[in-house]
Parts: sequence; C-alpha cells; structure tokens
Amino acid sequence: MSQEKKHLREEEDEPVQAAKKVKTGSEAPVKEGKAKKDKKDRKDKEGKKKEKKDKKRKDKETEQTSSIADKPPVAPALTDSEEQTEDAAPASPGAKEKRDKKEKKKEKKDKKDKKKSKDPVKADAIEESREDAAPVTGSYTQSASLSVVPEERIQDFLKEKEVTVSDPIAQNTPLRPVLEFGQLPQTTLQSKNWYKSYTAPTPIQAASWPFALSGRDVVGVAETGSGKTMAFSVPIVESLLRSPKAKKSSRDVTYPRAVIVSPTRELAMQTHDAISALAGLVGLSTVCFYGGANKDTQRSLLRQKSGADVVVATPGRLKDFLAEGCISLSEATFAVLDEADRMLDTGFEQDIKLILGSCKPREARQTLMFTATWPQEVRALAETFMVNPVKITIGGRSRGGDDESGDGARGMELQANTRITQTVEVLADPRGKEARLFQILKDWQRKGKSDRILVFCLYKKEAVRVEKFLEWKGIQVGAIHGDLGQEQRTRSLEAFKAGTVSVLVATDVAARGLDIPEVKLVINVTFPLTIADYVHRIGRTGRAGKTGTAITFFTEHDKARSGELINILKAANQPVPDELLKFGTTVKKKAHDVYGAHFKDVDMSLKPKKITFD
Ligand SMILES: Nc1ncnc2c1ncn2[C@@H]1O[C@H](COP(=O)(O)OP(=O)(O)OP(=O)(O)O)[C@@H](O)[C@H]1O
Repeated sequence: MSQEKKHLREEEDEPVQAAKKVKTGSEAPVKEGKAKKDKKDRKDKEGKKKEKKDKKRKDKETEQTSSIADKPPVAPALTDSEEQTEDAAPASPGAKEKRDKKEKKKEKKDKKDKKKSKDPVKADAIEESREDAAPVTGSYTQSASLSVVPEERIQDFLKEKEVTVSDPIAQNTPLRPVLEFGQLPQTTLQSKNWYKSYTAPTPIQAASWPFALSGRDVVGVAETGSGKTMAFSVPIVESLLRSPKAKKSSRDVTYPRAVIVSPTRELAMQTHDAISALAGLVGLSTVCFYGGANKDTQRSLLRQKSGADVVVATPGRLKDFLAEGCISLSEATFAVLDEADRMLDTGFEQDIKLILGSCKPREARQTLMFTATWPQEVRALAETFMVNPVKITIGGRSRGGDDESGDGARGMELQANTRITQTVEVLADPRGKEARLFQILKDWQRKGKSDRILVFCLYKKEAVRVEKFLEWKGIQVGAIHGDLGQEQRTRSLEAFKAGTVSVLVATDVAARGLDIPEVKLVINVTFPLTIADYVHRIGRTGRAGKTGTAITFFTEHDKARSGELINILKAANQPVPDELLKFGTTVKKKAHDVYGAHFKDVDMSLKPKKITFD
C-alpha cells in the first residue's frame, strides 16, 4: 500500500476520545414483544394449517375412494403463493367430482407446461428454485403475479435497464427480475408494506432479490445511489425470519446470525438505520458498532443486545470485539460486504479474511457483496469467500473504463452515474484552487441558497485549510475528516443533512455510501487517489433517480489519472476539455503488489492447451 493510501486508511479507523451514543437500546423490549407476537402468529398459522391438513386426511379416509396413486401431485415447499399450496390439495366431496376435478387440473397443468416451454425464463426460474432448494438456505418461489408477466416485458426491462446476469451454475436463462414490489413472495415482511414510500424496485433490487432470496451468493454492481442497501437488507431479513434463532445465547457473548461490514463509521450507522427499520417491523433486532466510539459503551450495548440478529460494524472494532470474545460470528449464516471493493483492497484484506473466517464456512453461509465499482484487482479474492456467486451488473453497455486495451471489458465495472453533469476544470496553477472554489460557491449559493454542496479534499490538513479559508470568507461550513472526534464528525454530518450548514468539506471518509438528500453539487478540490474514488465521490449527488452536478479541479499533479478520467467522462457522455486531453489518454496498468507493472492478470483456473507440432 502506498504511503498516501495508508494515510487514508488510518483516517478511517482512527480512534477518538468522544463517544457517540448508539441508538437501538431502548427498542429492545418492544422488539422482543413483537418477536413473541410474530412467533405466536406463526404458531397459530401452523396450527390452522395442521387442522386443515388433518381434516383433509380424515375426509380422504372416510371416502375410501381414491388410491394412493390418485393423489394430486405434491407441490414443492413454497414460501409465497397460498394459491399454489391450495392447488396442491383440493377438497374432495365425492369420487366423481374428484375425478372431474383431477381431469380439469391435468388439463390446466398441460396448458401450463406448454406455456412454460414457450417461456424459457419462467420455466428455468421455477426449475432453478426447486433444484437449488437442497444446497442453499433460501427457498424462493417465483410468485404467480411475476409468472404471468409476458416474457417480452421481462426482456424489455432487462434491456432497458442494462441488466447483465452471469451465473456460473445456471446453464440457461436467469431468474426473472421482480418488476413490482407486489411480485415478491408474500411473507411476513411483505405484509408490513415496508416499501410504501417507493414506487418500484430499482434495477439492482429487481434483478438481485430473486437470487439472494434463493440463498445464492451474489455480487451486485450498480451505480451510486441506486438502492443497494435495500438490495441486501431485504434478503437478510427474509432469510433470518425463515431460519431459527441462534441456539447459543448468553449475556456475555452476542451470536448474530448476519453481519454487515462497512468501510466507514458513518456508513455503518446509516446502513444500520436502514436495516433496523426493516428488521424492527418483524421483531428482529440489530446492533451497530464502529471505531472512534467508546468501547465500554459499545460493550454494554452489546450486552443489552445479546440476542441481536444482525450486526453492522466497521472491521477494526468488529475484530477487536471478536478478539475480546464479547461477540462470536460462529452462528453467522449471512455476511455482507458493503462497498465490497474497498473492503477487499489491501488495507482491509486481512481484517476481512479474519471476519469472514469467523463466520460459518462459505458453503454454510450466504455471502453478498455490493458496490458501484468492481475493479479487476479484487475479483479473484472475492471469489475465495463465495460459492458460485451470481454476478449482477446494472449498466455497462456504454461503459468505457479503466481498461488499457480500451475494449471496455474491465471498465464494465467503473461507470459514473449518468444523471450527474460532470465538469472538469483544468487549473494551470494549483494555488488558484481556493479562489476558484470560493467563486463557484458564491455563484451557486446566489442561485439556490439551500442546496447542499459537498467539497472533497484529499488530505486532512488540506480539508482543515479549506474549511478555515471558507469560514474566513464568511461561508457557513462544516467538516468531516479523520482529525475530528467522532462526536464532531457526527454533528457536522447531522447539521449538513438537516440543512443548517449547506457546505461540508470532507476527505474520502465521506466518499462512499453516504446518502444525504439534496446534495446538488460535489466539488473535487483535489483529485482522489483512484478513479473508483472519483466515481464514489461524485455519486454523493444524483441519488435515487435525481440529477446532480460535479465540478472537478484537475492539475498537472493529477495527470497520471487523466486517461481514466477521460474514459469515465466519455462513457457518461460528458464533455472532455481539450486541456485534459493534453495530459494524455493512456490508462496505466495497475502495478501488482509483488510483481510490479510486469504482472499480468491471468485466469489461473484455465487448463493448459495441448499444442501438437507435426
Ligand atoms: N426502490 C426504491 N425506489 C426509490 N428510492 C429508493 C429505492 N430503494 C432505495 N431507495 C432510496 O435511494 C437512496 C439511495 O439508496 P442507497 O443508499 O441504498 O444507494 P447505494 O446504491 O447503496 O449507493 P452507494 O453506491 O453510493 O452506496 C436512498 O435514499 C434510498 O432510500
């Protein structure tokens, strides 16, 4: 790792004195109550089902008309469609009536089969979920409402949203995307209408849910602000609802069943807010901990939450608590790496190995990785933590990228959100940055006073200097970087979110994942270290379907990144200034840690070709 990179990592995990109170403690009794109620509901439901079954069996016994061979085909275990379950066991008032019914059913089945063979996606989807039932934990069955969607509409959706699914084990067409929330299997969570503030699933949610709900490992790559948090949160909650509570449970050790790892404290808190809202609806409990907060406070929170089902954490603090023994991941059947490429890069690699190594083995757990950027460098490592992952990419046909050859293949995984207007200003003299920044802010604030503006710097010291400069110029400004205590960081972020401060100066601790509504403009005062960081930084605007603007200062010092930046701009149909082109369009191949620039990334799983010389 370069010195500069190390510097940034330290910023993310740096301990500070101030403690942030983690919420959720007070919710425990309510959630416990809910859990009991849900359990009771489930029991009642099961009881009723059993009664119904018994009645049917008695009916059959009294009739004594039908042989065992006459039994209707038994449907596979279903999680959603009541109608299908009922189809499987029709009532039988008399033998003739029953035969008639059976014939009708056969006709219906034949028709269905015919339709299936015409409609490969649907057929495969249903086949797949049945075939997968044994090796995986999930049991997803495509809902009837999704099955009736014409294949043409499915194909149009996949094409329009540029959905690419690559599944190493499915030979044929992938599971159908869920186009509407109502097409998800009917479950306890679904019945809570958790999605009521949204109109439809985003493409990454639509395409990844069926696989994740089937219990498959998933790599999901989709633009910034496209709803990836819910893409992994919904399957976690559904899966935990289906599986039994952790057997081990004690006051001193927490045994979560799902763990979500986030690269920064603020992102961990944000993800925790999102999943705890969902989990709370169905009586599951969650806990969040991260570096920079008081360890004693977090330990006692863990004790209060000793039955927590889901843990959201930053790697450093999680590792500490694992070493102390106050948390154990031995029951964790679900692991999520949010911002997966960051979690797998050199700075976090060892921590992630340890954390995932503490969960159930990869064959016995479900592993999900989500990100907006998926560089080649981390893909092989990612595979070692997963079993036959399905890879779902949204967008990409127009992607340029970080590809030396320019064929776009590697660049497929690096695309800026196309709703962001990107402007690059090449500055001849880096000393002119602050004056230009002030001018832009003034102009912007004149137009729309309440717009949130995020200003990115590369170094902590630079952020302090820019913050002071803007304050001196009379601009109300907040800051978030590693030299600030956690309490101060949280305060700045809250003030920015609330709009009491409309300009936030940040380092890359705020580059990934943060979802702040109404950020209209991102300004990069100094170019980030990697092009992926650029994509994430500007992705703080233009979220959830909105538009945004990004202005980037580029100087002679950044010229090594010009080729990659040009590719990103071109792929998003953004103008490329002539001054930027002058720095060159070549994309330097990334150097390997050990083999340097001579390293060639080859697929080691390929078998050698036998060449015969005549
Ligand atoms: N189906 C949906 N429809 C509309 N908005 C949604 C939907 N799902 C999530 N959102 C909203 O979209 C916003 C961005 O979501 P999220 O933070 O999960 O994006 P992301 O893809 O993880 O972004 P990043 O790559 O920056 O981490 C959030 O405010 C979230 O509430």
